[in-house]
Amino acid sequence: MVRAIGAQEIAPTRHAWAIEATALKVKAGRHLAVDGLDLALGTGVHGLLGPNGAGKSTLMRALATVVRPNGGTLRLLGTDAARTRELRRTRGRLGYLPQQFGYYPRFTVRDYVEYMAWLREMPASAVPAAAQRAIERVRLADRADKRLKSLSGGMLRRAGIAQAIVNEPDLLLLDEPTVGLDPEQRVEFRELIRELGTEACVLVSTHLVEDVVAACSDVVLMDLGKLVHQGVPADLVRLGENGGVGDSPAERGYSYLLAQHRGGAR
Ligand SMILES: Nc1ncnc2c1ncn2[C@@H]1O[C@H](COP(=O)(O)OP(=O)(O)OP(=O)(O)O)[C@@H](O)[C@H]1O
Repeated sequence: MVRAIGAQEIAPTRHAWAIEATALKVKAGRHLAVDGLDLALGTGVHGLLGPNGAGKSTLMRALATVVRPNGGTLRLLGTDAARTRELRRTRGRLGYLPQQFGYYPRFTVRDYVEYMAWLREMPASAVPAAAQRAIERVRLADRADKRLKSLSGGMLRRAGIAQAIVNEPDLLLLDEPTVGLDPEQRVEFRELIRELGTEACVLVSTHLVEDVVAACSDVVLMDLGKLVHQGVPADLVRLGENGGVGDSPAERGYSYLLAQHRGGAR
């Protein structure tokens, strides 16, 4: 029997930008947490920095298609995020670790990762091997059959990262993934995202400027719902020579940029 090939199956998978936002507005409750953001990101590891309340998690939720934008345009992996018919395909190609992620405590790590693969509509025959590979990549193979409720905070976050990468996404969104990881695990995590960033667009929200300097090809700095700066980590180090507070040149560069932005915004 001859099977008809759908347009989606032959649609191009390469596009100029994985994320393309123009004048993007996103509400959190009644608050306009992302307020006219322009951003274009391609393959690589992008560190999303900003103080508490800058709008990072709200932006992540919109990029993960969990909330709809309230204004502007948003294209994800070459498709318009406002087009409901295309959302399903986009969702199958993205991975998302929310800041606070829900899980069934009685699930094992393997159950959880396989369940999330199933939710992303991966072919059933591919799920067990994909889950095993994701679990190995986050170094949880020895805990794969332990229940989530028995894991430490750092292990739980690694299980969260495993579910986010199980479908080998083209767009990977990680909201504060290093919270709870010990220094050794953070170094391993940086290696993992550098590897993932060679083929995918990885956006990592963090408060740790040092993580961004060590692992990211690009820095995106947000404040009050707006883009303050986009550049390479070396920019932060260089700008730190101008002043700012912090223990390292990059931290000083980060606080210098924020102070400049806030001074200009007044
Ligand atoms: N459900 C909500 N209702 C009203 N305001 C909200 C809601 N969720 C978030 N906000 C507000 O929106 C703004 C952006 O919040 P968001 O969580 O996106 O920031 P963030 O940069 O991720 O902060 P953090 O670094 O603390 O996680 C904040 O001022 C926050 O108080």
